[in-house]
Amino acid sequence: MRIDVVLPCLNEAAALPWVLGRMPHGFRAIVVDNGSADGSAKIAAELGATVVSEPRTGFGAACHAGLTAATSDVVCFMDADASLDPEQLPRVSGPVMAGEADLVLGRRVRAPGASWPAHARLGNAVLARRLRRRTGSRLRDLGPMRASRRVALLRLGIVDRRFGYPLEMVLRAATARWRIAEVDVDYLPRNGRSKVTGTVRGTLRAVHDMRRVMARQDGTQDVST
Ligand SMILES: Nc1nc2c(ncn2[C@@H]2O[C@H](COP(=O)(O)OP(=O)(O)O[C@H]3O[C@H](CO)[C@@H](O)[C@H](O)[C@@H]3O)[C@@H](O)[C@H]2O)c(=O)[nH]1
Repeated sequence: MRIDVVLPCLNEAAALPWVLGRMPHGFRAIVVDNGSADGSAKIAAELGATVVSEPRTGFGAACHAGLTAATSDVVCFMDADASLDPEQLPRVSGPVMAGEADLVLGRRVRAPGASWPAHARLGNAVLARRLRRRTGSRLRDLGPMRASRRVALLRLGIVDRRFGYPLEMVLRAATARWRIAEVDVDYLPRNGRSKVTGTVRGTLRAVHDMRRVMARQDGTQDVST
């Protein structure tokens, strides 16, 4: 059975050969590009990936376009920047395939030498703590590598199209009483600087996006347990 893997991609030409070359058997890469200037889309297509060109900008818009393009029962998401090893996808998708979890998040464990700026770690830790309080869960990471069922995800009705998309997914899943699990994944040294959290400004923008999602959730539904 095939599993589609959604990879939001913004100027990741340098990372794509490694990432796509390590896609395990049975996993199909769907690279969602919205305006890379470095030929990422062309390289991804040459490497055999399915390429989706999303006209709207934003990380969440790319995730949503990839989810819409996917056709498999179970769908994974991961960054395309070589900070995560696709060989770990079976570990993340396994509990969903086995019916043991509805959403699995890869908890990043920093590999030796991996660059994970302090401000990005701090931003992630603060958001994860708020997520724990909101959901009554033990989540330690926002899970850049994750897996769930496609139709169930579409039914969640995630509206954020910016960086709040992954957070909104978890909040809505918790509200719907999904079984959410975490598994460890290696966090690796990356190619170039992170687009989103590579700078303090980018991290603050991401945190702002996520707080906006939390506030919106507060206004519409109770996600605390
Ligand atoms: N298509 C598209 N892709 C994007 C965009 N912005 C970022 N990406 C892609 O999305 C992935 C993640 O972007 P990064 O720039 O590497 O994100 P990050 O700062 O490392 O943020 C990480 O931490 C978050 C939680 O703390 C995670 O939620 C996120 O997935 C990511 O791993 C990369 O593959 C990048 O190319 C965009 O606007 N459009």
